[in-house]
Amino acid sequence: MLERAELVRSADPEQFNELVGQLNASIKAASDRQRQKLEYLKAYQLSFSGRFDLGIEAAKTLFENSTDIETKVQAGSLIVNSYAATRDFSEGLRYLNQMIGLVDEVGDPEIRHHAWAAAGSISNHVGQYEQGIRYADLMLADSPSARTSCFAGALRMEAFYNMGQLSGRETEVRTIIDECVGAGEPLFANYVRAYHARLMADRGDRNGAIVLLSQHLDEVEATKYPRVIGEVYATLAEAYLAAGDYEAADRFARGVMRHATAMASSAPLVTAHRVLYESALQRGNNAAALAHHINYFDANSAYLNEVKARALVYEQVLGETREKNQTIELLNRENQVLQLREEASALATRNTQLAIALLAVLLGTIAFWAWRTKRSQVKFQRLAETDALTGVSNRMDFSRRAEQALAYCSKDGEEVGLVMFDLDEFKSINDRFGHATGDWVLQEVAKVCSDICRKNDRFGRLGGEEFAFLLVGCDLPSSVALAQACRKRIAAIDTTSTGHAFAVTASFGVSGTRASGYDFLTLLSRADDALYQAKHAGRDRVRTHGLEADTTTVAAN
Ligand SMILES: Nc1nc2c(ncn2[C@@H]2O[C@H](COP(=O)(O)OP(=O)(O)OP(=O)(O)O)[C@@H](O)[C@H]2O)c(=O)[nH]1
Repeated sequence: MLERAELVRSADPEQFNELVGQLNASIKAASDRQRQKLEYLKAYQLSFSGRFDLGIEAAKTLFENSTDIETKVQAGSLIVNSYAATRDFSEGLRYLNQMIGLVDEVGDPEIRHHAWAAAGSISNHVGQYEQGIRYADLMLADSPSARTSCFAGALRMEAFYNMGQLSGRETEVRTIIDECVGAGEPLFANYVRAYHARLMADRGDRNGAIVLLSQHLDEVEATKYPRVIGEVYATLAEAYLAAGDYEAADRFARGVMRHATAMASSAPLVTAHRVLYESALQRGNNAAALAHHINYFDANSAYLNEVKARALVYEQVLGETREKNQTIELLNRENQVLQLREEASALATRNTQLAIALLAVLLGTIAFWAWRTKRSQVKFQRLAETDALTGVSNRMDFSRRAEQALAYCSKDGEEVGLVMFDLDEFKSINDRFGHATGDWVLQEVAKVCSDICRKNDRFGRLGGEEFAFLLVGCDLPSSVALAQACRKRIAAIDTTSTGHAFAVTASFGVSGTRASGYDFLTLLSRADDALYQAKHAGRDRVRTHGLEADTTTVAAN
């Protein structure tokens, strides 16, 4: 029913009213969208029946509140048309500006075309003919129905006529008339027919023009639409005047004036006064000619003022729109600036975070490399200090540590002993059982001797098969006792795990700080002397240096 009502709304007002009545009765069953459609049709009904103020009010409510874009655009189009009909062009243009941006979102082509038709019509009304043509062309490029082609064609012709560019378009004019007739739109067919008649008269075919319009005069009058009647009558009046039929010219001119209230400040009214004036003048009725000329002058001034006023209205609304758009643009820019600022601050935060992360990575890398370097240093230092075969201090490390300990003990006179020993006949072990067995012996010796060391004692391999102890806090007898203990442990080494059974012995030389002082090299050299004596005395024994030698010598076993 809604669709049917929409279809017949302009062509069959009676059926339309009936359908709206029925729809009103069944409103309870309607969906939201259907309700809005019905509201639109009721607004249309009000405007169509001449109650424009009520129609506009209802359409405005719908335009503001409708959630359905199609109904919104339909309501907008109705507002624009109604304001144009009541000659409130400024309000019409304001609503056009609000509505026209929504048209592209409308799916139904009929509704789109209706909106563009309203836009084209009001554009022509305010003298913006190029815009009128543009809207008409949008309709023609959008697969128009015959009815839409008729509307669009009429808009184009109206614009071209008013721009003085109608000549040469006779074929197009004929086609449009045919389209309007075919679409069952006598009003528009006759409106364009008036332009056709003008074109014919312009090229000298006044009779043709008169015949064309006269043939359809009943049809024109049946439309009851003053604008069309005015155009047709004015064209006929002009044609009859040019043809010298003053009576007929006067008749049609007066016919225009019968509709004067609906035609105020219009081109047909100006034409009508001019025809009456010229007709009177041609017939020598100067008094009447003067009276008509005054009327003609007034009508022309009023018309020109109206044209100017409409152009001003357009400029004013255009200015308002620009201002509004500029404000919107300004707000958009401000928004953009705010957005950019936010982005910049987010970027700065991200940069800071990145910098912190980078720094952390850098510090981590530095720490890692520092740790690795330190570890390598420690490793190299240990390697540099350790004898690779036995794992005890090497000569260099032993000497350094011994010197440190001696320097420390020398301060408070604490006694220190130095025990040096050398394996006996070691060459013969190597020779008899091989170098690997010799190495094994060196490792075993280092192990048994390390085991008897106290916490502060130092033990090291001086080189080859030569080892030494530095005994902090040990006088000479204590040092000799440790040497003896060590000698016994060496002699007790069980070599059978090497596959050979042989004896391992060592000869010991002992020196002490009480007799030799705290100089390491002196102590070492004196222990070495004692060791030499031990070797000389038959090996596997302990000897002390110097005077103490006889008292502390302990024989082997
Ligand atoms: N297997 C092994 N042999 C070594 C090592 N360092 C030195 N030697 C050997 O130790 C032997 C030392 O021999 P000598 O200096 O003649 O002394 P010796 O045979 O112990 O005789 P005396 O000291 O007089 O009892 C040499 O044959 C060296 O080659 C080592 O690290 N491993």
